[in-house]
Amino acid sequence: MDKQSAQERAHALHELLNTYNYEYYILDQPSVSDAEYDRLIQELSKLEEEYPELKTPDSPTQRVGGGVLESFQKVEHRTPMLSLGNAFNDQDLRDFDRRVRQAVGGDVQYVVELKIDGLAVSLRYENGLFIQGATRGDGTTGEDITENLKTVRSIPLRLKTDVSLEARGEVFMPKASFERLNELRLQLEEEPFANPRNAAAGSIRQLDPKIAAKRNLDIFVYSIADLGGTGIDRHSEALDFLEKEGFKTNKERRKCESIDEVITLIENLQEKRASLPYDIDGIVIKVDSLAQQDELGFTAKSPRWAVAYKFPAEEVTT
Ligand SMILES: NC(=O)c1cnc(N)c2cc(Br)sc12
Repeated sequence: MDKQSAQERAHALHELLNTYNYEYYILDQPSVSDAEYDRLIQELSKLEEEYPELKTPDSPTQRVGGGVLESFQKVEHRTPMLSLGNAFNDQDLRDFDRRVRQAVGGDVQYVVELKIDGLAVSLRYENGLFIQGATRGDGTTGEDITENLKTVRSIPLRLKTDVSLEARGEVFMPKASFERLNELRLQLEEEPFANPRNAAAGSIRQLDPKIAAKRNLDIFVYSIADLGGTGIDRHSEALDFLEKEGFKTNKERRKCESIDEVITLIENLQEKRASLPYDIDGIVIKVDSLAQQDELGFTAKSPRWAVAYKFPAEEVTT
């Protein structure tokens, strides 16, 4: 095949493979078999062997790329990755709501989301290309785990448009993957992980991306670190924007017109908890209006415009 045809075919394969990856890992609605996907990956790999300039960073063949690292580089977060204040009961939620309404002096809408029990990461994209991912660390300084995050199939290597942004999300290990991993570890007489969160943390901080790639990690993206210039003025719009750009967001999100609606919704979500294919440790409630979020601002370590309702610790049956 001549170079021009190879470039055209490689471009077509990028598009096809990215679409199939999106359908499988983000929509959970694959349109081709694994065998067909693998055949196309092999075809692209052969083209990249023949014409190395075709092996671009966002090529689907580059998900499990890097060698074994000695250690992780430090990354300074441009916007601090904060933690959330906690609420443990309805009264705490009503106190939160009263403080919010006193500060903004008007109607407040909330967005209610599941609090995923994984580990928080930041994902930086330049002109649509995934260029760096990092752990939360202490909120100001995290660790560069880009190579490991590239192995998470639900993290797009290229967005739908050439936008530059920093997204935040929670990497997690689905319950079924956690059970399978621990069965394997027991067979190999290795220490099993205590829970999916520890398994995800231990997997995403592997120095060898080939090990991380086998751990079937997943992600829900839930915010954009800096919304400047996007024209977005509500958190709910930011989530829709992230979804349109190709990120995996959690569909169990609802807008509520009052704290009473929030409390009712939390009761319903708590009943769903056991049937979810991933662990959650609470519910996140955020003021939807970004203008009101700006009015409310932050305490030393948490936003005043959000709270995490924590589920009571589950009784461990001994
Ligand atoms: N949807 C969300 O905002 C969300 C979900 N799950 C989490 N573990 C966290 C943590 C922070 Br901080 S926000 C958030």
